[in-house]
Amino acid sequence: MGKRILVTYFSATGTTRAVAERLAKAAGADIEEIVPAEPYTAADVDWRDPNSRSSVEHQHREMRPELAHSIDITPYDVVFVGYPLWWETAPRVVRTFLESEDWSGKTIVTFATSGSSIRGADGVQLHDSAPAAHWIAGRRLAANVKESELDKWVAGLDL
Ligand SMILES: Cc1cc2nc3c(=O)[nH]c(=O)nc-3n(C[C@H](O)[C@H](O)[C@H](O)COP(=O)(O)O)c2cc1C
Repeated sequence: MGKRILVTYFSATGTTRAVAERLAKAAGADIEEIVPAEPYTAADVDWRDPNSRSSVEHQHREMRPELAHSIDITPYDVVFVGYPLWWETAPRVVRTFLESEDWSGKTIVTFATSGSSIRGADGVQLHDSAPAAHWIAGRRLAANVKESELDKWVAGLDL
């Protein structure tokens, strides 16, 4: 029997959302958005402003922005977790999600979009937020990645 796959993603400005939608099609997966209780405004994601919300969250590793709703991962074997790279790591709200769930018996594969960075896309930095999961190293995906390339990637993961 095939694995039951869920694609989850956080996206502040839509790039990761568009990639996640293509990935879900390629993987034959369901899709769920990681939605922060308080949405990120343009001012919140101003990385040039050291006092912006994203900058402050980055400076404080322990911050865990609340979720608008939980995501039920129990029916799934494999969960893709997608996010934009913020300073070469995942936004803190992704950790809120990871730390809210029971990952025993589940496989996590990350994917990330970015301006150009690759570091942080493999998900290694996040392992401590879901130590019970079986982690497969993820990758950066270009904003315009084609479904055929995603097909190949998913097939190569040997899930
Ligand atoms: C706060 C912040 C920090 C970022 N840091 C990086 C970075 O370190 N490297 C990079 O290549 N892009 C960086 N970016 C660009 C985003 O990763 C990129 O625009 C991403 O595709 C946005 O995804 P989204 O539209 O799903 O939110 C940053 C963007 C923001 C808002």
